[in-house]
Amino acid sequence: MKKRVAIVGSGNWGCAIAKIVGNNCTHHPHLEDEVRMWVFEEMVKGRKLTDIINEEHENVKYMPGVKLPTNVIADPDVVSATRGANVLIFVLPHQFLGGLCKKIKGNHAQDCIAVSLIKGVHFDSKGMVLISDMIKEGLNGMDVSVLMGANLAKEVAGGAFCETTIGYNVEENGKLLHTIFNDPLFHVTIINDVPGVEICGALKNIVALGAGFTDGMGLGDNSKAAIIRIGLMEMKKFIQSRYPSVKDATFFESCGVADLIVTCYGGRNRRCAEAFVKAGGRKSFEELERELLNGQKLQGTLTIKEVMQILQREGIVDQYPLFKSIYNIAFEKAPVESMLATLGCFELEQVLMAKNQFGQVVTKRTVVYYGKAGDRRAAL
Ligand SMILES: NC(=O)C1=CN([C@@H]2O[C@H](COP(=O)(O)OP(=O)(O)OC[C@H]3O[C@@H](n4cnc5c(N)ncnc54)[C@H](O)[C@@H]3O)[C@@H](O)[C@H]2O)C=CC1
Ligand SMILES: O=C(CO)COP(=O)(O)O
Repeated sequence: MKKRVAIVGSGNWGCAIAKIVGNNCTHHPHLEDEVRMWVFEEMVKGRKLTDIINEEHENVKYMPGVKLPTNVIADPDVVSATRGANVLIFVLPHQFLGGLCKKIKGNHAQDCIAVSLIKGVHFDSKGMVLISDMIKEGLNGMDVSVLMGANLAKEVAGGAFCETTIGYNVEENGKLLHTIFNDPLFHVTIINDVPGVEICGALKNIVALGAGFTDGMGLGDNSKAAIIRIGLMEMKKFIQSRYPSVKDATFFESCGVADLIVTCYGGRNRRCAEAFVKAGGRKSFEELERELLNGQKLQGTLTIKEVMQILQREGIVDQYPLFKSIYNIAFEKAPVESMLATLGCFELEQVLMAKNQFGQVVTKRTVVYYGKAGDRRAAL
């Protein structure tokens, strides 16, 4: 029996991946040719987006200029798009996953598996929840793998070589997914580590905001590299303190350090964070997302809010100084220069408690300054 593949989502990354998956489905005999792609319907210049995609084989709004294979069929109804599917590919901004699983449940084939390409995290009253676990729970315990990597959608769609990582629970499913995604220009590695791969994909978007802040301040590549290094350490601490089974090796896969680097140099989160600084506090991230991304969605701003909720609830915010300062700059009006404290070369106000010769407790304040060298504001 041939496997039927369905794609849930059709944005910037959704379309890039539809191009690869659509081609592979016509080449592999164990895969059905037709790939249905669920499209959140909207009108573009007076026409339905699904009609445009099916007639012109191009998503003119989210991936203009890239032709999709003709066996990829846009469908505005998620129930018919996923009917009889053996493999479900979830690729949409995580805020829209919401009630989708309820609609899909029971509609797919019995042996159906899923893979999530969604970079984000969720939390509930008990703490952090993986998006892959939300999908699993929403679909009767279905096995859910993840695919994350250094994969700027436009470059993938343009056919530039890159690598990616699939994290699996069940090796056989990892191998099936390898045949669906791998191609000569899109090298897939499969590893048995769903949480490691998935959370790397989510957290690097936070660090990319920090990278954008350094760009906004005009600080140059050395400073950005420092933010990337500190960000990687905080990512690692966050992940391994929750999932001790995650090995250091995961961070050296495409989903780890490679995705972190590419997003900090070429991603949307970086771009909007740079614009945020250049707007000097006059524009929120929501406004910038609307202005700069034409309907595409930022994930880093949502993810840092979610991660901060988790850290606050656990009372460990101070163990993550970079994440904390990125959050404060993005949402609490902290000066962007305050992020430099995480580099260790600029001091924040520090009040030391000490006893004098009479045994009395006194406070001693250290030098306090923010900003670039030569811009010392207050020295006590
Ligand atoms: N774009 C990229 O370069 C990459 C993105 N990713 C990840 O893939 C996931 C999907 O990202 P993209 O495809 O880039 O999405 P996108 O940023 O292009 O988002 C737009 C998509 O959201 C849909 N949408 C808008 N309102 C909606 C609603 N109310 N309900 C449902 N859908 C709605 C639009 O129809 C469109 O398909 C994200 O988690 C992202 O982090 C991963 C690798 C690369
Ligand atoms: O995940 C990405 C590249 O792998 C894309 O990152 P942005 O969402 O910041 O564009």
